[in-house]
Amino acid sequence: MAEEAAQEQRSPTAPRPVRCIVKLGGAAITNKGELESINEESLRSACAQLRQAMSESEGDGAPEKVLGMDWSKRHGDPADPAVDAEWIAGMAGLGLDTNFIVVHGAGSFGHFQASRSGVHKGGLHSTLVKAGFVATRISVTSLNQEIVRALAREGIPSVGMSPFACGWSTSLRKLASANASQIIQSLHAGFVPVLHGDAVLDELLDCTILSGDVIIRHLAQLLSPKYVVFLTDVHGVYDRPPTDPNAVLLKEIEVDGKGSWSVVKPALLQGNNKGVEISVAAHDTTGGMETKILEAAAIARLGIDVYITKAGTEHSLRALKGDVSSDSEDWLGTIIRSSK
Ligand SMILES: Nc1ncnc2c1ncn2[C@@H]1O[C@H](COP(=O)(O)OP(=O)(O)OP(=O)(O)O)[C@@H](O)[C@H]1O
Ligand SMILES: C=C(C)CCOP(=O)(O)O
Repeated sequence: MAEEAAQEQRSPTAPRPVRCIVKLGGAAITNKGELESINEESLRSACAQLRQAMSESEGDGAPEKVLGMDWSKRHGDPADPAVDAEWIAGMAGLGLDTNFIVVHGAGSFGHFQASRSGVHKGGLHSTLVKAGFVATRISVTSLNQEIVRALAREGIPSVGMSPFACGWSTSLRKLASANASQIIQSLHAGFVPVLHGDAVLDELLDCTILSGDVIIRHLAQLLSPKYVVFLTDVHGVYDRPPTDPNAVLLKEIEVDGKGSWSVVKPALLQGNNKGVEISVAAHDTTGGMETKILEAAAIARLGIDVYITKAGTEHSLRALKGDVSSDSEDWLGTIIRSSK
């Protein structure tokens, strides 16, 4: 159903292909073990790398003056923010290729409220689920605002967009209605849309949780980005949970026309399609790494390369710039690509 909707929306008026859709994984930008706690350093570095990836100038190494766009007063700030209006008026442009979409996960925001109340299982007649739906949305939208602010401080013209508020809904947890016209218009206008995993209405279950990973697959089907990047807290997909000291990083995975995948690199696991061993945190309501691999394989099947890597590393910067290929021996991460 969602695929049909995607076909319908791929109109001739659609803008030039998006360069990159990036997931800022909740495991990377929040402290997963601590309720509603942002990993400030990781978020700052992800936003700085996004700016670098968008930058149109190679730069001479000297730090460029960034046009900060968070002009609101923050708690504890002694004065109103200073805005150098004259300097801004004199700027020729932002000097950024803003043709990116950012989607972030919930991490230590949202998952706790959703799992405590069972929002992912549906049943809005229950007062607990109804309250949990509200609490989940308060939590993820507050994270969304912090991420939009962090991007704005890097001079990225970001605008927050909630799937629920854009009217997105599911049917038995699969996307049923996901109109992207507001996202497309915002891209057209030079903004960077910032979406997030959200609590949404479901035609059959009443409500559920829509993962950022699923949102990314839908947007990739619709907008055919050049590449898709998942940034998380581990270097990529391993053959077993990376907490196991014997875990091996799967550097390249190939997806065939039917959507089946097999390992290409490392050679010792070549041809392995038995699946990877995955552990998912008890409070995770959207399937963790398992969902990510499924959605990434569906994107790769479309002929779009997917890079999964660790946020805040030289490897994440290369992924965001699209500077990765099957020959990149020194790149640490997982490439998921079509076998065709
Ligand atoms: N086989 C595996 N390979 C890689 N990571 C795995 C594997 N099994 C379990 N994991 C765990 O998956 C986690 C990353 O998936 P997760 O869905 O939490 O990431 P995220 O997208 O950053 O977070 P969120 O879903 O909150 O946005 C890692 O912390 C890792 O420990
Ligand atoms: C509201 C929630 C919990 C969104 C979950 O999104 P994800 O972390 O991308 O799976």
